Amino acid sequence: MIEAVGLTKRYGDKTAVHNLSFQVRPGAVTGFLGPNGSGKSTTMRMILGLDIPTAGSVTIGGYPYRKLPNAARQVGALLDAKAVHGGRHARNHLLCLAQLSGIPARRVDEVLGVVGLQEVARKRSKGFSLGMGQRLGIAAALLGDPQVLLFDEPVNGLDPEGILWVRNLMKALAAEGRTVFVSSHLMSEMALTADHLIVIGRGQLLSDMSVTDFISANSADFARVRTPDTEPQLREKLTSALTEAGGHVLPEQDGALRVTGLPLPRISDLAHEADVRLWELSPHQASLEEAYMRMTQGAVDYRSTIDQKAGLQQPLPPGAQPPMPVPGQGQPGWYAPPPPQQGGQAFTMPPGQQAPGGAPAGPYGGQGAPAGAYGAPAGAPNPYSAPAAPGAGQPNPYAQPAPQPPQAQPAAGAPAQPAAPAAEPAPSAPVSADPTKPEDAR
Ligand SMILES: Nc1ncnc2c1ncn2[C@@H]1O[C@H](COP(=O)(O)OP(=O)(O)OP(=O)(O)O)[C@@H](O)[C@H]1O
Repeated sequence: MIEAVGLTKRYGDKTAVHNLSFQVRPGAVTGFLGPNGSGKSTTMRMILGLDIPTAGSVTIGGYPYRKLPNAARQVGALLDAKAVHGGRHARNHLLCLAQLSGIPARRVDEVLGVVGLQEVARKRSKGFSLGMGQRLGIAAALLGDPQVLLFDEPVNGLDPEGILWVRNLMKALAAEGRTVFVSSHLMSEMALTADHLIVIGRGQLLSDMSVTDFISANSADFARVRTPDTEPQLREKLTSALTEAGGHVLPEQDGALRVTGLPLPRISDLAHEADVRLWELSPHQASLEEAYMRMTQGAVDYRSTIDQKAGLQQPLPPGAQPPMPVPGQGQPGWYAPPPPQQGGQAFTMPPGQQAPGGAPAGPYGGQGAPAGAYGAPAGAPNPYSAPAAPGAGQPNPYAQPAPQPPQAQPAAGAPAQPAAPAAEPAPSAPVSADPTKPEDAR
């Protein structure tokens, strides 16, 4: 178990981590989330004894990392996949690490198999792609067969099959009773991988709870109601009836209605009383991404000027910081995520109820893992080719072609699209302007 108590780190007058207390328990994947610059990497570095806390402490199995006997056998970490000697062969890189910790050479070949790099084991890592580098970093983390694993954005740069492989690997490691602490900015991935979440903002703890509780606490459940597309007057009639009954009704982009404040049976009764036929009446919970956005929107330090221009961020006086978010409450005056897009969230599998093919295929969930410490069957040919989860990307069976408005209107609060040019650009104009650059720099 990892335990932080009052963990604080200051760099000069910058407080990167402030009074952080949490536990990361074995047997589960714990996601570590927070906006850019919120202190995730700093926290991980302190856990690994690479940074000294200004105040507080963090221990692994009761010991500070630097006092752990044979730490490399107990803790494995991927912090920065690029932190390798690029001139060394992948295998030699791992061999050096193994020798430093008294790990036998055969273990190097085992982990190369686990991460699917056998074919390039004797290639210099400076020629590796981002994803191959991540795999090498994961191999290094697994080398000591540790009980505690930390991964800082492990899926960064991986292709979809690699992402699925990492997901299954994390779950399998946790299922073996290990402590798995993983940071990521990919919410959809975290929703599928993590059991528990620790969320920080500006170095402070915002939330420490299960994924399910986090979504419930930070988003309102809602009902999706759909009337026949061919009779828009029914939609208006139902909207009035639901609003009069105290419901809050928001249009979704596909023509459905998002209703909060009324239970499903009441919505059904009201529709019946108003003589409105329904094509859909379904209960929904917001996605992890929506819940995360809602929770952290006030703790985001780096925002696009495009967001400001689009009115997604309330202007603050110069130098003022937005208030820290309060768990479970919105941030008045701040951008709230729009309703899900058509087919977007309606069929997201809740965490822990993944489609059968998405479940770990075995120890580490990857194919091609050698028999050995993990008892995995040897020899499947291509470890990159983890099977895709059936059901992933399944179309919404209720989705009807949405009626096309004459001019597409952005959803309330949604980022405004750049206006289409009124005329063909002049031949000398750049073909595509970079919207991330100030206009005078394009
Ligand atoms: N060595 C350092 N010296 C000075 N400031 C630092 C140092 N390391 C981190 N910081 C600052 O501490 C804050 C937290 O940084 P950190 O890298 O931990 O955030 P993060 O949550 O990992 O961000 P990201 O999601 O972008 O990786 C940032 O403001 C960063 O600039």
